[in-house]
Amino acid sequence: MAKVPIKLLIAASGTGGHLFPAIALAEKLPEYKIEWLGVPNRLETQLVPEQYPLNIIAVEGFQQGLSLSSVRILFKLMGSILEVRRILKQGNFQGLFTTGGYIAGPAVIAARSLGLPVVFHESNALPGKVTRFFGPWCSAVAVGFAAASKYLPRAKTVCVGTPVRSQFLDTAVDNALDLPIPNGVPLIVVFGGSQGAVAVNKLVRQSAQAWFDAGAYVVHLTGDNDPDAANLQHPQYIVLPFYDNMAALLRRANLAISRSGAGSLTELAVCGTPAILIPYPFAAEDHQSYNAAVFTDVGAALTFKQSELTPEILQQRVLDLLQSSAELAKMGENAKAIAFPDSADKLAALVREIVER
Ligand SMILES: CC(=O)N[C@H]1[C@@H](OP(=O)(O)OP(=O)(O)OC[C@H]2O[C@@H](n3ccc(=O)[nH]c3=O)[C@H](O)[C@@H]2O)O[C@H](CO)[C@@H](O)[C@@H]1O
Repeated sequence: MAKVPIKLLIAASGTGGHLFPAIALAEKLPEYKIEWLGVPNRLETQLVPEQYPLNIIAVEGFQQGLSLSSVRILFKLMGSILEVRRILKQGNFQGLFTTGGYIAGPAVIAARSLGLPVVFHESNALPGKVTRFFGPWCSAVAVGFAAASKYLPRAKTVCVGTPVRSQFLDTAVDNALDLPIPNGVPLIVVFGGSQGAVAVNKLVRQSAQAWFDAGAYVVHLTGDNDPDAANLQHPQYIVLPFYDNMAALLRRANLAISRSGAGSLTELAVCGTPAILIPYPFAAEDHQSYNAAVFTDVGAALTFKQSELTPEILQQRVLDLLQSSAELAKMGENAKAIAFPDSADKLAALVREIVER
């Protein structure tokens, strides 16, 4: 008789940083029957592959302080928990995997209240509040950076790195770089997480002329919220709101200028791409600075606070780095040394161990 496949619900929602690791995990569990849990109008509606049916529920995050609106949110939260319990029960799911964020709260409560095993993946060096709160209730919390474990003293943590999309593990995809960049020219890639970073975009536009004069090309991924994205034009400048073939692009890049979201850093490490990091100053509890510190501490990147970074400083630091291929090579090696290219396999093994226990 054919074996009945194990059913796993994946609660991953909102940003590329939450979705890509979960998609990479799902790809490593081909024998499982996987469904997704998401919220309306977020990236999951575009990014989650069709083979994973998407269950949509309404969830909101808590604002600071208690107000009428937080009472309303509390009622909504209870509604979401009941909704996830119904999905888990009706679908006969055997376990839950989540990458955190708003959706994780109701998902973890619902699964644990039904006695189901839960694997949580936290990609940031400073775990989010949801992870710190719910981590101890989960069967295991897989962390992307070893530094995260010390903030989760009551949880069962395992360091597995953060899974990257399969394109990052397949060198044949270098052919996928479909941008007009001549061989041999220095290439700077600028990106600001999955949504783009308007403040970084502005700094880069103000600094780039000197890099063009030095012969460099710039690929600038601006996100689609930058009203000035079309303001700079130059033959050595390629501007796009979003680009899919990130593995090919980061492998070709001599230097990246980036926010320090966990997903971006993980990919920079896997590709061995040296970077200038500008943590997003408004990220929850400044967690991007903790991520960036992991890279600066091992000499894989230079980090600048956005509030202290002027176009002049950025322009000069990039020129200095472009002139020192030895320093760039060393930074790239240091980045590679902290990469976990087999993270998705390790996470899949952990999920199998826990769900099939
Ligand atoms: C603003 C904010 O709070 N962001 C958080 C969000 O990340 P957010 O999704 O913003 O950023 P991440 O760095 O984690 O991931 C960005 C992803 O988007 C991809 N990409 C980007 C641009 C592009 O053109 N094409 C493309 O594919 C990158 O390759 C990367 O895989 O969740 C992460 C994981 O919890 C956190 O570490 C980040 O701090």
